[in-house]
Order: sequence, then C-alpha cells, then structure tokens
Amino acid sequence: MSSRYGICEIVELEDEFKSSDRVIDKGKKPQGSNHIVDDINKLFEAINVRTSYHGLTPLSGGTTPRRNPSKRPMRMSTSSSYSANGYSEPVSLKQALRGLCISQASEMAALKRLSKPPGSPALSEFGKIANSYKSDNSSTFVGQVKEVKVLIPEENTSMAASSRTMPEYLQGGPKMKSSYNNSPQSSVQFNKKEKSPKRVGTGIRLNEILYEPESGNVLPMIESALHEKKCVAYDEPSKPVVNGSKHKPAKSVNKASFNLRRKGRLQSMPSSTFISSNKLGKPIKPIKTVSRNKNIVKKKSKQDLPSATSVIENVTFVPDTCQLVCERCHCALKEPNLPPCNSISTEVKHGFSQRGCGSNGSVIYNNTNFKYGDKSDFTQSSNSSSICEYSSSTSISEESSRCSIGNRPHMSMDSRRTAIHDMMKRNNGFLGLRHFNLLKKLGCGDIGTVYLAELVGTNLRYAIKVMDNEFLERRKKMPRAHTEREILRILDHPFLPTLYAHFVSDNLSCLVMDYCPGGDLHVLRQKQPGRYYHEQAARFYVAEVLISLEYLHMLGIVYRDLKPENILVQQDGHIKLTDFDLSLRCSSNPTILQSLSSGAMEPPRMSGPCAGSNCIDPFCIKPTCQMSCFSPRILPTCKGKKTKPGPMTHHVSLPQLVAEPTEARSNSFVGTHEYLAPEIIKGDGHGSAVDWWTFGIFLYELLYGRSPFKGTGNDETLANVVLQSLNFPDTPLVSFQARDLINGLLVKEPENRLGSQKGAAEIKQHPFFSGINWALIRCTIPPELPGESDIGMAKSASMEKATKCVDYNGPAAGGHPEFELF
Ligand SMILES: Nc1ncnc2c1ncn2[C@@H]1O[C@H](COP(=O)(O)OP(=O)(O)OP(=O)(O)O)[C@@H](O)[C@H]1O
Repeated sequence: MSSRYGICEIVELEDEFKSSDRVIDKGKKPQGSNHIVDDINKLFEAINVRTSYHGLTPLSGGTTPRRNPSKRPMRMSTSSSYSANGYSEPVSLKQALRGLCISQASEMAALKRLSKPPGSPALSEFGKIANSYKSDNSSTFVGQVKEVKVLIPEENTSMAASSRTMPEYLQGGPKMKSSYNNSPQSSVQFNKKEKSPKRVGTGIRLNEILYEPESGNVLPMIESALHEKKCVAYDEPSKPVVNGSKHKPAKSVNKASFNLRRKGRLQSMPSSTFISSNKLGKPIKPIKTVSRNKNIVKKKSKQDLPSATSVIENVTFVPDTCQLVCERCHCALKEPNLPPCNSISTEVKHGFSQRGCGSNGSVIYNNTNFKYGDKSDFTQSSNSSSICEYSSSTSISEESSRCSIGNRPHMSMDSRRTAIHDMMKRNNGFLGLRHFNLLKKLGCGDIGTVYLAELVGTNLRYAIKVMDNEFLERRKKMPRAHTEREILRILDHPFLPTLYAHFVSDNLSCLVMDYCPGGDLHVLRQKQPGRYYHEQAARFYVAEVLISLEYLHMLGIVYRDLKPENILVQQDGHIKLTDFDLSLRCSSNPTILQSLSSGAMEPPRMSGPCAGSNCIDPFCIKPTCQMSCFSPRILPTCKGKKTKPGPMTHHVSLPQLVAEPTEARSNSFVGTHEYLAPEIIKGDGHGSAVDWWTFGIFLYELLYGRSPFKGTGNDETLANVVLQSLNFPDTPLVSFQARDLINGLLVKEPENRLGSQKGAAEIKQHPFFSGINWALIRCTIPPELPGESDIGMAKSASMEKATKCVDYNGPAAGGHPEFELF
C-alpha cells in the first residue's frame, strides 16, 4: 500500500523532469573531471541508496527514466518497472538535492501513513468511492463490470484535481445531475449511498448510473424514475441546458413514468404508478385522481396533499389570533407586550418571534436569530438568513442598488421596490419576516404558502411566498423552489411577477413579490356568465399571456405549466403569469429573421380606421382592425421547412425576432393533465413547443369553458390528448379565426405546431390577433372583471393609465411615446 503511494508521489513529482525521457544506464560512470563532481557523486550514491530502498525512480541531470505510458496518477502501478531503472550519469547538484528531498519527503509520508490508525482515511473521498465501487463491482457486477473502473479520472493526480472532476453531488452539490454523456469516462454520476449496483434490463443499474453494455454508454438516472434519467440533464434548475442536444437515450429509458401533482400537475415518478407504456395505443394504467383546480376540489391523499401547515411545517399562521404556531411543539410563537418593532427583542425559541399585532390585526414577526442572536447565530445568519436578492452581501450598498436598477429598468420607478430598499437600508441591509405584517393567507401551493403582507410602516402590500426548506429537502422539492427563485430573479416584465426580495428566516425561504388582488383566471372564469369568457376578453388575456411566454422563451425558459390557475390578475386588470417551479431552463438563441422581399408578399390591407401603418391607437384590438400598428411582413421559410398549410398567418416584411428555444429538449413528465402536450405524454422529449400546445388549450378553455380533451378521469384525459382529434362545440359561438388559431396550436406533432418554428412571432401574426397593438398592449383597457369591487379600482386605474398613454402619444406631446416598451 505504502509503496503504491510512494509511486504515486514520485509519479507526480516526476513530472517536473519529464522534459527528458532518456533512460539512464545505471552502470555508467559520471562524466566530467571536476573535483566537485566526486563530491557530488558521493552524494548521488547516498541518494541512490535511499531511492532504491523505496523503490523510487531515480533522477539524473536533465534525464529521467522513461515513464511507462500506462502509468497514471491514482492508479495502482508496479514499482518494478521503475526500480529496475538505475542511473549512473551525473546530475546537477540542484537536481541531486531535489532528489534527496523527494526521497526524504516520501519517507516521511510513508511514516505518516504507517503511524495512522487502521481504518483512518488514506484516500481522498473520491478514491474511497472509487475503491468501494471497485470492490462492489467484483462481487456484484458481471459482464462489463470492469468498465466501470474507467470512471476514475485518470489525469488527475491531486485530490483537488479529483475533486474538480468528481460528480457535483459528491462534492455536496445538488442531487439532480446535469451531465449526460455518452462516454463512460466522463461525468458519470455516482451515488455515495448505494454501493450495490444491480442489473436493470439491458443495463447495469447503479442507482443513478445506467451502464448500457450494448452501446458502452453510461447514463445518469434517478433511482425511482427510469423515465427521468435521460432528462435530468435538462432539468437541473440552476444550470442552462445545452441547446439542440440530440441525446439518444438508452433502450430501457423509454418508460413513461410520472407523478400526480397537486392541482393535477404531474411530476416524474416510478412508471408503475401511472402508465405502463408511452407507446401510442397501449393501455394506460389507472392513475390517482386529482382535481386540476386546487381552489375548488382538493382530493388528495394525506401524503400527496400537504396542507398549509405541512408545507411550512414548523410554522402555522392562525388568522384569528394573528399568530404563528410552531407545529413541532404547538407553542404560539408570540411574545406579549412586545416592544416596538424597531427595538431589540429577546430571542425566543426557534429564533422566530411574533412581535405583536398590527392595527388591522396583522402580525409582525421577528427572526431574532440573524439580528439579535448570539454571535455565532449572527455570523451564520448574516450569510444565510437575510439575503437580499439585490446583492450577495448582507448589506445593501449603493453599488448593488444601482446594479439592481440597471438590471431591471421596469422596476426603477416602483414604489414597492423603493420601500423595500429603504427598509433594508434602515436595517443594515437586512430584511426578514419581521418587517412585514402578514395580513392573510392567499393560497397554498405545492412548495409553499403565499401570504398577503404589508411592509411595516407603509401601506404597500406584497405577496410573500413562504417555503419551509426542511420540508422541501425532505420531499426533494428543493430543486423546484430553486428553479422558481432563479427564474423570478431574472424577470423584469409587467406581465410577470417582480421579485422584490428573497430572504431566509429560520429556515423559511421567503419570496417577496407583487400582490395580485384580482384572483386567477380560473376562478374568474367561474364567475363569467356561462362560465366562459367572451371572445374579446379571451383575446386580451391570451395576447398578454403570449407576450409573457415570448419573453420567457427569450430568456431560455420553457414555462410548461400554462393554465388559467396560474394567471393572476393585477390591480389594473392586466395579467401576471406566475408559478415557475416546473419551468425548464435552457439556452435560447434569439435571432433576427430578415424578410425575403417586401412588396410582393405584402398582405392585403384591410380597410378600416387602423389600416394605416402609422396607427398608434393603443386600444386597437378590435377584430375589424385587421392590421397591427407595426406592419407585419412575410418571413422566409425556416431551415428549408415548408410552411405548413393550416392556420391563417399574416405575412410580414419587417425583420422579425425569433427568440424561442425551439431546440431545447426535456423528458420530464411535468404539467397538468388536461394541458399536457402529446409529446410529453408519449415521452418523446419536448421543447418550447409545449408552451404553444398549452396556449391552445388555454384559449380553448377560456372560450368554451372547458378544456378540449378532458375525460372522465386523468388517464382518459391523457389518452384523449394523444389519440382524440380536436372538436369544437356548437356553443358558445366562437369566431373562425379563434378556432383556426386553436387548430394550429393543437397539432399533435410538435414540429407542425404553430409557433414551433418561429415562436410567438408566428402566433402573433394570426388573424385572431389582428389589430392588437402588441407594443402598447399594457395601455389597453382590460376586460371588466366580475365583482369589480374586489379588484378595487382596476378599471379606473387602467382607464387612467390608458388616458395617460393617449395623452403622451398625442401630437401635443411631441409624438414621442413615453411608454416602457418591452
Ligand atoms: N402574487 C400573488 N398575489 C396574489 N395571490 C397569489 C400570488 N401568488 C400566489 N397567490 C395565490 O397563492 C396560491 C398559491 O400560490 P403558489 O404559487 O404557492 O402555488 P401554486 O400556484 O399552487 O404553485 P406551486 O404549487 O407550484 O407552488 C395561488 O393559487 C394564488 O391564488
């Protein structure tokens, strides 16, 4: 063992001399007549004795024994090949001394190792794991077992180097893996815990490795979800995904398996729990029944449907008493007669104290850990417990402030953002739950609970999503929370949520976002006469959703969970698309497409008030107004593909931005039954086109009051999605344009689906959207909401805004619109 290490050390050090590869003849006498040489030679002899003793490679001036090319650091080698090589040629004094030092160092290292108690770690963690696999392989693996050994990186000699090439989660990284390589030598995922790999089908299963003997591929996989293993590479939340990768999965990969989710959303799960095959026409196993609508029906097993209290496991909000109650010991996290918020309170159990009720029955909570705890608490918390999104540091600096404004131009005038900033400044950069009065619970999702909150000392309201990190860890939902947070951090769009701050209080992760008082489109639809939206209203909502999706795609985000429940209505009646925990992050490559020619392909212009290309009427969303304010022109055919017949599209001549990550691919089974695209159900791999499928279902549901493929159960729904052709009911009456658009979107083959080639730009040109002023859509008057009083002054606010817009655009204003375009 020690000699092996000796060799390893020498091999490393030997590299310093590897410029020469002459083999030294041990029998030769040193050349030269200098009397110093004799002294040196004596020294050499001494060195030689030492190095021979340890079986080490001797050194010589400017020469070195030829290293066996098969020898690599971290591998066992036979010392004989080295020790057999002696030397007799002279070396420089420097080299001789260095050689002496080397041998002494190796001696010391050997002694040190021998002095260690048995069982003490002598290998790096990577080495240990590699060894354990090696030993396991010998007992468990058959056939290609030896191949697994090549997973040990050969080029790295030091522990640091090993660590660099180790799978991420061997270094404490997240569990979901991002590497997907065809080579068994590269980035293969080990699972530390499971050391007894088993055969699965044609492959050898290593819990998270699938070795495929036929192809020689080693594939990462998830223990319980074969279906997932070819897609984990694309779904890791924090890492962009390689665009356009065309990975070929292992044969045994192709098993559809997914999980039912709250609200009927799906997530990967063992195949046996849901579907027996992803092949078309094969029987589908029964699945758990879950209602899509979390607000109306909540049929779920206890385990699957965590209550608000289980989502935030340690803490429950009790509205009557304005208390947070600890779930572990049922104590009320409340201190009576607390001093004012800005004074120091004593630290209470769990580091989480209620500071008293606000004027409106609200409560103010303290996370005393990070602020008032002892030094160690403070130190730890200053790094983790109160982290603002604006900066990685705990204190807010002018620089980070400027940076934030620079990155989010739409937020620069936002009073909520300013107020948060001011609050942080006053609190040395800290922000915590104690700075908010929690007013009521708005809803409970799969990974957290959302509260309406008011910033202390202001009348500004926010929605705070509170997630229990412990719960997320235990339920393996941390990646989803991470995905959502990371996406929220980069959004800067009026129809998408603004993340004002993110902080962690007592292991509760809190996202501070803008509050949408209008409810969601699903609930609002129930309040519509006939439970469906009038076409004009539907057009408004889908147009805003389309813009949101386009923006997300530009950022390389495939949303994947479009449905009315996830579309909230803001105070001014415009939408906010929320809920990004199932989104897929990938790379996108926005491209400007030039027109082939203008004139010849100019679309026929319709007569009417908006026919002119210089129309700036922000309200021109009337179907009679056929032309957009920014004249559309024709696009060249993409990548030689034929423009498919089917949905009507306007031809445009202006250069066009195509920003869709059309090449992105994922195999996750995520979404909501009624909204799942066929390619997701079939496990064929999916990309941004799934968002256009869900967009079609969404429009259908708004117009008809139900989704097109809904069956009596979820399994029937899924079968319908894949097999059933699209039908339109006779009532309500829906325009041809709308039906044509839906027809184009609900094409089962994603490559033929409207939007699959040029993304949102393609869809925007559909006659259903004719007359919409896309750039100024924020200034259009939103549809009237049922029970407008709930929404406050939504309509008047929008009217006011719209009037402003018109004023700004009027000739008197110099013709320069002052809108924030997006
Ligand atoms: N910004 C907001 N303003 C108003 N209500 C909100 C806001 N965000 C969320 N809600 C409400 O809180 C509920 C829970 O939201 P949340 O996003 O946590 O759950 P979800 O939509 O079920 O998503 P997930 O399960 O993926 O977490 C929503 O259904 C919505 O009604």
